[in-house]
Amino acid sequence: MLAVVPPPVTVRVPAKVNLHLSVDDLREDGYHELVTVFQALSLTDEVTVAVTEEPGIEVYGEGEGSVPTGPENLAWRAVEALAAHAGRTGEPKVRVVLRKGIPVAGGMAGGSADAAATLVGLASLWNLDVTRDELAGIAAGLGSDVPFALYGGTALGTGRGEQLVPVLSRHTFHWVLAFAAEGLSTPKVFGELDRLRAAGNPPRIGSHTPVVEALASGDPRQLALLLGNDLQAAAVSLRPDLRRTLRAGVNAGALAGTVSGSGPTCAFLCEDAQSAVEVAAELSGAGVCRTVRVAHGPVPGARVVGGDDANRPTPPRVHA
Ligand SMILES: C[C@@](CO)(OP(=O)(O)O)[C@H](O)COP(=O)(O)OP(=O)(O)OC[C@H]1O[C@@H](n2ccc(N)nc2=O)[C@H](O)[C@@H]1O
Ligand SMILES: Nc1ncnc2c1ncn2[C@@H]1O[C@H](COP(=O)(O)OP(=O)(O)O)[C@@H](O)[C@H]1O
Repeated sequence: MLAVVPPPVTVRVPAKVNLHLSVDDLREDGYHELVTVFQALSLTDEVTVAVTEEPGIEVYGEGEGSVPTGPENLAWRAVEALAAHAGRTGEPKVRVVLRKGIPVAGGMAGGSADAAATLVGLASLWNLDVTRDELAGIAAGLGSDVPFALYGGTALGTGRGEQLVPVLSRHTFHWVLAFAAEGLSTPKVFGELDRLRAAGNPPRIGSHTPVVEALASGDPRQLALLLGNDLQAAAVSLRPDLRRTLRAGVNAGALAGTVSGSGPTCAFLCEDAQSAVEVAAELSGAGVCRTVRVAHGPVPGARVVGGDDANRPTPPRVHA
C-alpha cells in the first residue's frame, strides 16, 4: 500500500516591535530580567514545511546570505524540539523553506518568528494534538521572543520576555521601519548596556503602565510620547549613525521614533496610514538607512495560510 504524503503547509508570521522595553540587571543565568510591551506588525516571513527525503533549510529574501542553513538555524531547532516533544526519533524528514521579509539581526525577532512558524506548520503537517499553549512552552526553550511570535497581537512580556499577558489595543497603529545596512548582535547590545551601566548611570525608562493605558485609548499621539527602550542607548553607542536615522524619521513627519529591541532597525510611529506613506517616501530619500517599509499593527501571530505553494515568489518591495 502507498503511504499518503501530506501536502506542504505554509505559515505567515509577524515581526515585532517593542513599544516599551525596560531592562533590569543581569541575572545569574546570563539573561536580563525585563518588562516589555510587544506589538506584532504586518511585516512578515513565510515558512513552508514539507515532508521530504532531503531534509534541510532553504532561505530566500531579506538577508538570505546571512542566515545559517544548518542545525543552528532557529527554525531547524524548532523542528528538532517538536520532534522530541512528539516522541519522533531519527532525523526529521522535513524541508523548511523560509521566505524572509523581516530584516536579519534587526531587533524585530525574525529568527524567533521563523521558529514559531515552524512549530505551527509542523504541528499541522504531522497532525499533532498540541495546543498553542503547549507550543509556547516549547517556544520559550528556543528563545525569549519565540512565544510572542506564536500569539502576536499586543502583549506584555516579563521574565526574559517569554511570559506573556495580552494587552488591549484599540487602534491600528501605523509604522515606518528603517532597516540598517548591517545587523546587530543581541548579546552584544545587552553587553554594551551592562558596560554603560558599570561606567555610569544611564537613565532608565519608567513603568509600562502609561503605555498600556495609551494602547487602550487608541491615540497614536499619546502612545508616541511614551515609546521607550533601555537598549536604545547601547545600540546607539555601538552604531552612532542611528542618531541620525532617528532624527530623520521625526523630521520627515513621524510622531516619534525608537530603536526596535536590540536594533538596529528604527521604528517610527505615524499619525495614520497616509502619513506613514509620506514619512516612508521622505525617509527613503534621506540616505540614512538601507531600506524603508511601512507596516501596521497589531496583527495576529503565526498562522497557516495555505498548502502547496512552495514556489510562491517573495513579496515585492514597497520602498527601495
Ligand atoms: C532584545 C529582544 C527584545 O524583544 O529582542 P531582539 O531585539 O533580539 O529581537 C529580546 O529580549 C531578545 O530575545 P531573543 O532574541 O529571543 O534572545 P535569546 O535568544 O533568548 O537570547 C540571546 C542572548 O541575548 C541576551 N538576553 C536575551 C534576553 C534577555 N531577557 N536578556 C538577555 O541578556 C543573552 O545574552 C542571551 O544569550
Ligand atoms: N531563521 C533565522 N532567521 C534569521 N536569523 C537566524 C535564523 N536562525 C538563526 N539565525 C541567526 O540569529 C541571528 C539573529 O537574527 P534575528 O532573529 O533575525 O534578529 P534579532 O535577534 O535581532 O531579532 C542572526 O544573525 C542569524 O545568525
